[in-house]
Amino acid sequence: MIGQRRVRLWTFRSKLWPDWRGLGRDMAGRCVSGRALIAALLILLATVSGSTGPSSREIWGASRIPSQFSEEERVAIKEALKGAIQIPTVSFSHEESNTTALAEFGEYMRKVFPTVFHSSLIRHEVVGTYSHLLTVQGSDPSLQPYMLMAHFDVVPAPEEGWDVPPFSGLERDGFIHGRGTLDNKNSVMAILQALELLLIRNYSPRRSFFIALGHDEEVSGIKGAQKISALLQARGVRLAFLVDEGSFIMEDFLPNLKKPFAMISVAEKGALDLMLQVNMTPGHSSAPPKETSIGILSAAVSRLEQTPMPNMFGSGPLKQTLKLLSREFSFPTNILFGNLWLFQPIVSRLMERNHITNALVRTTTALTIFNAGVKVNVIPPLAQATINFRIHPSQTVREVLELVKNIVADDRVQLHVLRSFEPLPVSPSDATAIGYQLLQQTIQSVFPEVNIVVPGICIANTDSRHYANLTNGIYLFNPVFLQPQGFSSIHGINEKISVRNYENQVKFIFELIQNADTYKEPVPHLHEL
Ligand SMILES: CCCCCCCC/C=C\CCCCCCCC(=O)N[C@@H](CCCCN)C(=O)O
Ligand SMILES: [Zn+2]
Ligand SMILES: [Zn+2]
Repeated sequence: MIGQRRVRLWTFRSKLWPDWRGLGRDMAGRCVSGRALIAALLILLATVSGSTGPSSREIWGASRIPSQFSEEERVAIKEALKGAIQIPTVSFSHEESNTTALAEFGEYMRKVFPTVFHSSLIRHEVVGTYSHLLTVQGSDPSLQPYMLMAHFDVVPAPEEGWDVPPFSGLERDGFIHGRGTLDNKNSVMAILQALELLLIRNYSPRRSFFIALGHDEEVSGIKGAQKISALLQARGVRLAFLVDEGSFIMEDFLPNLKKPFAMISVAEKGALDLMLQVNMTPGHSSAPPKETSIGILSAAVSRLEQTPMPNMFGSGPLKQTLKLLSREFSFPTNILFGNLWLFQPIVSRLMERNHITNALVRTTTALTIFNAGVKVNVIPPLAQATINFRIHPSQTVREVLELVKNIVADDRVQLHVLRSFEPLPVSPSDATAIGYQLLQQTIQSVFPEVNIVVPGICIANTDSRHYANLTNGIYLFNPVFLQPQGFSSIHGINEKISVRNYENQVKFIFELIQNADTYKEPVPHLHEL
C-alpha cells in the first residue's frame, strides 16, 4: 500500500515538474519559481483532506525509523562487508591499479544493494570509469544537499605478517579481518547498507544528498573524486557540508585519558613530495673523491630528519581540541590543557613526545625512498631521495620549501617538487555549522558512552580536498572506535574491524541521514538580528 502511494507521489511530482531537480531550490541550492510553493501547498492540502494522496511522512519525513536491525539483517550486514574485502581493489601507483577488481567491486555493490540501485529516488552514474556518484533526491528542495564520501581502493597488502590473509575477509574472535576494513571499504559499505535498510523501510528523504565513492583515493583521487567534483560543479551544485574518512572515536591516544572521545576533523594537512638529487662524476672506487653523491645526499636528508619543522601549536584548531578535552582529564593535565594561555609552552612540548601527537603540532618530514649506486666498485653518479612532508594547516607549501632549502644549505643538492597541495581551510565547528552539529548530535545519540566531541586535524589526506570548491563544511569522521594499534594497522598489517563497530557504523549513518532531514537551524539571538 505504501509502495503504491509512493508511485503515485512520484508520478504526481514528475508531472508537475518534469525537471526532477524540483522546486523552490534546485540541487545547486538556487531559488526557483513560486509555482513550487503553490504545488507544495496543493500536496499538503490533499494530504490533510484525507484523499488517497501520500502520507505526511512521505512528504515531510517527519516520523523516525528506528535503527533496529533483525538477526537476519545483522548477518547480511557483516557478510556484505566480508565480500567487499575479498575483492582486491589495490591501487599500486598513479599508473597501476587492479582495474579488474575495481570493475568487479561496482558489480558487487549493485548485487548486494539492489534496492539502492533500483530506487526511483536515486540516480547512479559511473564517473572516471570506476568511481560512483549516487544522487539521492529529497522531497524538500529548499534544503541544501550534502554529501557522504568514501573510497574502495586500498593500499597493497603483502601476506607476510598478517594473522589471516589480507583479502580473506575472515571473521575471527568478533572481528572481520582484511585490507580495507578501516580504510575505507567499511565506509563505502556502511553508507550503502544504511541507505538500503532505510529504503526497504520505505524511507524517502526530505534533504537531497550525494554519495561519492572514489576508486583512486590512495593514489590522489585525480581520476575519481576530482572528476566527480568537476561534474557537480558544472551542474552548479553547492553542498551544505560533506562527510569523509579521516578521524575516529579515539581510545587510548592520550596518556591519562581512558575515556573515548570523538574527534571530527575540521582541517586536513597539506602535502609535499620532494625529490632531492645529487649528481657527481662517476669513477673508479679504488681512488674515491673526498665526497660522493651518496655521502652528500645522506648528510642532507639526515639534517632534514634531525631538524624538525617549527612547532605550530599556537595556531590552528588544536588549542580548541585540548581546551574541550581538558575536563576529561584529572589533575594536573586538566589544569594544563584548560589554561593554555599560561601553559602553552609546556603543552606544546608534551605533544612532541609522541609520534602521533607530534604530527598534530608541526609539518612532518618522512624520508620514504632512497636510491643510489650501480655497482660496488663504481663511484655512483647519481643519488636520489624522496621525502614526504605533511604540511601543518598554518603553513604553506612555499614556506616549507623555503625551510627545506635553509636546512639543506648545499647547492649541490637539487630539489624537485614531485607533487604538492596546500592544507585545507579550517571548516566551521560553531553552533551554526550544520555539518558539525549534525555529526555531534548523531554521535551523542548513537554512542552515549562517548562524553565528548572535539574538532581536530586530520594528519593524513583524503579525497575530500577535491570538493573544497563545493563547500566550506568539510568534516572528516568515521563513526568507529580506534586505538593506536588500529591506527598502525591502517596501511600496515592486521587491519580489522569488530562486527560490533561495523554494525554501529551502519546504525550511525542510518541515523545521520534521518537527522539531516529534521535538522533545525539555530535561531539567532535577538542582538544578532
Ligand atoms: C589530541 C588528539 C589526539 C588524536 C590523535 C589522532 C590520530 C590520528 C588518527 C587517525 C587518522 C587516520 C587517518 C586515516 C585516513 C587515511 C587516509 C589515507 O591513507 N590517505 C592517503 C592518501 C594518499 C593520497 C596520495 N598522495 C595518505 O594520506 O597517504
Ligand atoms: Zn582512506
Ligand atoms: Zn589509506
